[in-house]
Amino acid sequence: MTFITTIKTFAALGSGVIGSGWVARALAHGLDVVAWDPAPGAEAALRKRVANAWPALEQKGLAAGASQERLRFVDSIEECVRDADFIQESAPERLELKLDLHSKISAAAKPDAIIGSSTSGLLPSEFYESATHPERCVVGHPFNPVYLLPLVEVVGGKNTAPEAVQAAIKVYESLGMRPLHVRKEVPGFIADRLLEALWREALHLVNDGVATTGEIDDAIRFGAGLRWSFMGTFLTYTLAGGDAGMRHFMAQFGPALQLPWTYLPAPELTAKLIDDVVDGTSAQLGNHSIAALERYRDDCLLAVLEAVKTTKARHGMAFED
Ligand SMILES: NC(=O)C1=CN([C@@H]2O[C@H](COP(=O)(O)OP(=O)(O)OC[C@H]3O[C@@H](n4cnc5c(N)ncnc54)[C@H](O)[C@@H]3O)[C@@H](O)[C@H]2O)C=CC1
Ligand SMILES: C[N+](C)(C)CC(=O)CC(=O)[O-]
Repeated sequence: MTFITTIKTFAALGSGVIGSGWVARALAHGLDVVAWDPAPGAEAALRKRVANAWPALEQKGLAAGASQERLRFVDSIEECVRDADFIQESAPERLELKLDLHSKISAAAKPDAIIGSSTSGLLPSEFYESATHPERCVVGHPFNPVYLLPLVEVVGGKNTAPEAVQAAIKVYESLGMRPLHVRKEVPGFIADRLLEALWREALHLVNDGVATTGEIDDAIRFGAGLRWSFMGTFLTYTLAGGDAGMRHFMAQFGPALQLPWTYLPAPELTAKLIDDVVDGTSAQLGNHSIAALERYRDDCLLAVLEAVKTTKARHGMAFED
């Protein structure tokens, strides 16, 4: 089975936070992009988001021919996907909606064009159930902001051909990403399963009055958050075991896993908890607009990415290592 891996035209269905991030990334890589989104005013909102991302993409470096003008917004699913070499769906996270959308997308797309879904955790075997040529359908789960963060989790469903997973990986690499093949189809995949555990505990801490949202964010950004950009939890904890490494770390800190430090069930989202979280994050936002904070985030990310890249090079490593 062969699938298209050299792409010229990228189709984006759904152009909210994530869809617009894909559009910006694809445009910055010099592709033609066709987008569709059923919401009124979606085209203007998409162009505004892409324009807000563009300074960061210029700083990172645009591919030859890259231009925001190569974005065409169309009126139908069929027109969006008909001539596309690669298709990325970023519609709302609802199983029924994705099922219906993918039956239409796949019926109109070229049979050898890979279809990726940005879903955060729905199962591809379920929402590609009525797809035409389901063997080319995968999950390509990105991270916000999609135009800067390299990680994309690639997950196949029960009908996905192994060659399609490899083809999707090739395409995502051509877009400057770092694909991670998730070996088993599980809800939440790898990264969101980890992020969800952190999020759940953070909500418990607010609910129990232990900390404000700002204090919890401080606990992340001045500590583990700094080291996570270049070293994951397993290697970090190996170093925390000293010269004796992970075996000593397990002996010393393993027993704490049995202590009731964490809660498995999520807290009930009461009106008070929602208010506390919204009020806390409003205080953190202060007078800054979301767009201004997005530019601040992008600037910080570019600096971190560059620092990690040059430091790894000094240690004989490639960025992808
Ligand atoms: N926001 C995030 O942090 C992340 C979200 N995702 C995933 O990306 C997908 C999209 O999420 P967001 O961009 O955050 O949502 P969003 O709400 O920002 O955007 C969704 C867009 O889909 C459009 N839409 C509504 N019905 C549609 C339909 N039938 N077909 C196509 N588009 C339709 C909406 O008009 C909206 O513009 C979801 O599957 C989500 O799980 C993945 C990674 C991170
Ligand atoms: C909150 N979320 C589950 C939609 C987050 C993601 O899927 C990835 C991210 O960007 O954190």
